[in-house]
Amino acid sequence: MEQDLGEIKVGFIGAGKMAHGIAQGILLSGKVCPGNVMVSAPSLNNLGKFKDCGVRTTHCNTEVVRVTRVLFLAVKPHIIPSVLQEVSAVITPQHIIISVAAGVTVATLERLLPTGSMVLRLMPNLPCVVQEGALLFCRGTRAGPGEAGLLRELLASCGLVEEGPEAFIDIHTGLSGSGVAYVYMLAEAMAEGAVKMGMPSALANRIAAQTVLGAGRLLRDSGQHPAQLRADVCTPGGTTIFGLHALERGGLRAAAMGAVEAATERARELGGK
Ligand SMILES: NC(=O)C1=CN([C@@H]2O[C@H](COP(=O)(O)OP(=O)(O)OC[C@H]3O[C@@H](n4cnc5c(N)ncnc54)[C@H](O)[C@@H]3O)[C@@H](O)[C@H]2O)C=CC1
Ligand SMILES: O=C(O)[C@@H]1CCC=N1
Repeated sequence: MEQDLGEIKVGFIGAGKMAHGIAQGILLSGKVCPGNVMVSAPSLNNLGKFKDCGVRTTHCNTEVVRVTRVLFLAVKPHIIPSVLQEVSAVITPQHIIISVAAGVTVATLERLLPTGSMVLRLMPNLPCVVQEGALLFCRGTRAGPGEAGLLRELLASCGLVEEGPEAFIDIHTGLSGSGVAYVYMLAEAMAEGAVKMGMPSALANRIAAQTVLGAGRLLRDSGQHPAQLRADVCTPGGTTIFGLHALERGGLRAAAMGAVEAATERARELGGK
């Protein structure tokens, strides 16, 4: 059921790339007005872009906690313990605390927060900023369907939002949180291939970006398996199969599977698992 988010106050501790991506998604939904969002960071460096969209800013983490109810923890994983130590005294049972820190488990968050705190763990990705993120969250022991529903409602304009078991969060980090960067690397390399064949770089990059976008939209919107769509592009004896053969020789599949595995394991390592 849709909730009225009109007056809900949303806070971010940490004003970096991911806080900005999620805040943009939330603001673009139009359900929360910029004046009801507050962001904290120790320096002015990252706060300007929030000020530009009318969001309130501060250097004081406890101020964010005091004036907001939904609180995103958007600092690097190793900063989480010191931030939680700093703000714990002003956390109340009414706060809904959402960590986006890679690897940091619900158990760790609940151990560092006052007993009874409502916690959710979210793994977003950067395309939230253009409302095309892929987000997976899980609930902590005190967060119920109401909190999950509120989070879904808040993030509705960030992209695909799924709930799953905590065991999937690190895997999602390897697949999608980090996966965005693998796609950029592929796009970059494809454009470089085109430059090698004589196309100007700017044109090659524009076409590579549109190719990734088009392929992604078709994959998502058709609901077809990627292998089927790949087969649809291949003319027997045509160009694509020659290109695919070159990718197979380069070990693209093994490299991509290995990338998801390595990043997942790194997330587990960050969480001390
Ligand atoms: N960048 C990405 O694509 C993704 C990042 N994440 C997670 O999001 C979190 C933030 O990552 P980014 O936004 O990339 O990092 P970032 O480096 O862009 O931002 C971190 C922010 O935290 C602030 N900060 C540092 N110490 C602080 C303190 N003591 N109190 C308050 N703020 C403090 C910094 O000034 C900065 O604004 C990380 O835990 C990361 O694992 C999750 C998914 C994707
Ligand atoms: O590289 C990282 O650790 C973060 C988490 C997922 C994407 N960026």
